Amino acid sequence: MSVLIRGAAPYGEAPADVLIVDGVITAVGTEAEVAASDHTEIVDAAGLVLLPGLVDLHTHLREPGREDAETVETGSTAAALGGYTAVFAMPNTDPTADTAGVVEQVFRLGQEVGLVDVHPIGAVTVGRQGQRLAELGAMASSAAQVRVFSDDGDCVSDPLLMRRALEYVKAFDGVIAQHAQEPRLTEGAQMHEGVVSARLGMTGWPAVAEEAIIARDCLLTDHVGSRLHVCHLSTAGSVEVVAAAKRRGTAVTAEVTPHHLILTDERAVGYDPVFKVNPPLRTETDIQALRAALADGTIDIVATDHAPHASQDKETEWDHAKPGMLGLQTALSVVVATMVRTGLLDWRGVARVLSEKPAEIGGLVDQGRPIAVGEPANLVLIDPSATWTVRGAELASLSDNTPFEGMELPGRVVATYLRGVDTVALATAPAGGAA
Ligand SMILES: NC(=O)N[C@@H](CC(=O)O)C(=O)O
Ligand SMILES: [Zn+2]
Ligand SMILES: [Zn+2]
Repeated sequence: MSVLIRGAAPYGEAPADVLIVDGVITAVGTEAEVAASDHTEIVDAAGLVLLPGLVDLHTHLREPGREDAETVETGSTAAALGGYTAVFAMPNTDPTADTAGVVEQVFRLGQEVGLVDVHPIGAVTVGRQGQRLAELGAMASSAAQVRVFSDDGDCVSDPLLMRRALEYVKAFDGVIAQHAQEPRLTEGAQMHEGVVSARLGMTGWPAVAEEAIIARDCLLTDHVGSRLHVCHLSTAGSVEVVAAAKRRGTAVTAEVTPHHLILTDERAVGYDPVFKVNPPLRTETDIQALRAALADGTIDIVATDHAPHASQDKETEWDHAKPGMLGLQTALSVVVATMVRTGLLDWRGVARVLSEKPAEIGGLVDQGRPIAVGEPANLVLIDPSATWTVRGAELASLSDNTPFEGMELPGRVVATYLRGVDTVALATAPAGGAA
């Protein structure tokens, strides 16, 4: 099986043909055309940008337990359409992914669907209850080979448990991905604590509740010589804390979500719970700090925190609605709008924050690789000049809680290649078709 991608621009640079044979890049440049055979499928990609397939370090797939909100299959479809070739699935499922058995189940479901590599994240504590460490070692040595652990949805707030977890994962070069939220400072919190929450009379979620946990965890990470990843970093103050830790040499990495790069707490004014999320949407000052930090590398990656919710959990009054928003099919376009169109990142930078770095943090050796001979053909083909209008009902997710409804966004995914197979074509083929 061979595919010749003709005339695409790797990393948005000089156009070059790329030949894929049996899932591996076998030629790049002028030799690609020569090496193609009569049976090679030709893809005319003039004007398109070619990047390594995107890798999402923070996805909620909701299976097992909430298959009415998302399944591994529907989430994988959304991922493929969004340009992703690998996603890391958060463990806040029912049952919790806190044993080898559950992470293997999710891993196998991902393989059966086959649209994207699904790497389960293991819970740090049993049932994400924050009481006892889960069986991290068993999950690491399971078929799912878990390297990322998180109680996401909740913070590992007990400093002793956090210390033990950081120590434990050193044995297999794992990482703790922390949902940084001091619980006592956010009791009953509904939105960002600031002028808008004061105006609306809603209980605030102060920036310090995030920044204090990040500071503590960076110090703990230093103390035990381990590795920390900060989930959905959302404030200007958090950027300063991470920057200081990195200057000291702490092994900390951080992610920002697309929605925190573009939406502010002003969205809460209409009380539409589609804008309710954890951590909450912050201020314009925070947005500018997050963009600058992503551009200069203080923030390492963009991760979606794709959080589908069924309508009965989301379309209710604000206080009772679950926090979270869809992200997989809009992430690339939001990054193009906020980082590329603004001149803050070039396409090399996009490859770094959406593919190379997340693969590295998650310990993947076959994703986020260079577009070069001998590398696995995990790639995404993007039309940089196309725009599209977001319609929740048209997204592949089972839920439709997109905060970008009706928004026109730049950049469209044309094809996603998972080991040489176009998963966009597979995902959009009529049932019983190409698959
Ligand atoms: N981000 C959210 O608001 N919600 C996430 C949990 C989380 O990421 O903390 C979810 O699972 O719905
Ligand atoms: Zn979280
Ligand atoms: Zn999350």
